Amino acid sequence: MHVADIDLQGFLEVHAKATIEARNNACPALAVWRQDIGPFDPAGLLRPLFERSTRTFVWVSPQTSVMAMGSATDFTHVGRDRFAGIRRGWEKTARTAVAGGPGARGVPAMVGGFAFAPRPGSLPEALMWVPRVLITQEDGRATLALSVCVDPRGTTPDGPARTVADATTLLAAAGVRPCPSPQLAGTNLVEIPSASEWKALVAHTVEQIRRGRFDKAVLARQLRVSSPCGYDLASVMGTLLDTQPGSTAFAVAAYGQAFVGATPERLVSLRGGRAESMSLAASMPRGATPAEDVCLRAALMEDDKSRREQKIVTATLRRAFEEVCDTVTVPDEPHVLDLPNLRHLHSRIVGEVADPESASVLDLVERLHPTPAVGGQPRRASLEWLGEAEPFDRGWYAGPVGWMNDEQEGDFAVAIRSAHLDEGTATLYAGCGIVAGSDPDAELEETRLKFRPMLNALAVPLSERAPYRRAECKDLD
Ligand SMILES: C=C(O[C@@H]1C=C(C(=O)O)C=C[C@H]1O)C(=O)O
Repeated sequence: MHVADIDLQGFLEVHAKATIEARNNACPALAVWRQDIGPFDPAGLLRPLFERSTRTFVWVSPQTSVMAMGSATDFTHVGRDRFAGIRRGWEKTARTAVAGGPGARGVPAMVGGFAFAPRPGSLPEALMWVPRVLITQEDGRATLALSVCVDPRGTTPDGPARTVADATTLLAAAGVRPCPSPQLAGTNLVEIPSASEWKALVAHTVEQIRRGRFDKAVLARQLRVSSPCGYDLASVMGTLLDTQPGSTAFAVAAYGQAFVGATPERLVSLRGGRAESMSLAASMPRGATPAEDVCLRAALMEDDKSRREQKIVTATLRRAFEEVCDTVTVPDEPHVLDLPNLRHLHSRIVGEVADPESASVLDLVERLHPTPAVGGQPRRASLEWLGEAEPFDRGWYAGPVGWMNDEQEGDFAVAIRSAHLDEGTATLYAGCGIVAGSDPDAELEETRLKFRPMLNALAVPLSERAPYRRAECKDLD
């Protein structure tokens, strides 16, 4: 799950296929490997390029940058039909070329030029070539193409390993990462359920509440994002630490996958016989201006639906604490917990466990999970509904993540604002508590707001859409 290097293995496989092609046709065959790379500054590549190669090509237009090193195969042609001659040569080569890799198709492949007149000079009158290392950038997407020409006798002067080594040094010298933070267009983002399905599901859930099936259910959505090169866990976590102060950042990397996040929610801690949990529920965005922020804060505190939503969580936690604690302290009024991009109602729940000697934080975890902040109320009916309604398995999302010591004490967080990373796919999760009066449009916006910090950590470009606004605070200043 680290930043992958250039995929030599993939290139070698393509090379092996090209070798068979060359032997079968008794003529050279081109092996081409393409993969995406991080965005680059063409100016920064100039020096490493010219210092490392005597055959180079540079072409930087406002739309496209093409930077190339070495030649896998040259095309030259003498005489008046030089353009057609080069074209024939290229067509023949392209027919037997074997290309592979996850990089973009249709990127530049051959570079070069022609003399003014079809006459021999110090440079050939026609010279085009397929570079060994070709770096292009177009429409915000940067690609690396590596080419090797395979001889029918099976000898390859510039083999894949050398080409990969050259490209690696070149990119490193220019500070370009072989595997980028994802260069994503909107089409790479898939919401499950889709926006319209989600709104229908929220409405359907409100209907179940109206019929008395349960009082609250916390419905979740997925957002799947893909990156051709996987994710750099260190930078994902680094960004979460930077941008989500006050939350608990976590990463569980095992079995070739990772589950990461930054959650504001503590499930339970047990230290020195004192158990602590929090009732966290109801959401409101941060304001775009200080005045709007103050207004939204007050709107959250005064919102009847939000208060009901949070009360359900508080009451359940209090009951669970009372079963194992001598004293339980819960404030009369909730506080507002401000996060960088949204805020919630929050109450701290503290209890002194009745039997500290035999108490275990895992016993508390078992009693509390899932709280109505991520499941619902009543527990069984709401979880049954989630099982029917959510079109995916939650995996570790909203589960307990934490640690404990040899005295059975420890701390567990509720793993929300999280994502599961597997190879090149990140699956993000966001949930919303649905109660009587929940509005499908507002719940949709809320999930999108909750996805944002993780999208940002995954370096997915965020569209500059304004966060959702509450009507009562819209017209301030
Ligand atoms: C379920 C999530 O968050 C929970 C649900 C909230 C809500 O319904 O407003 C608020 C805070 C969290 O307890 C999530 O972020 O995925």
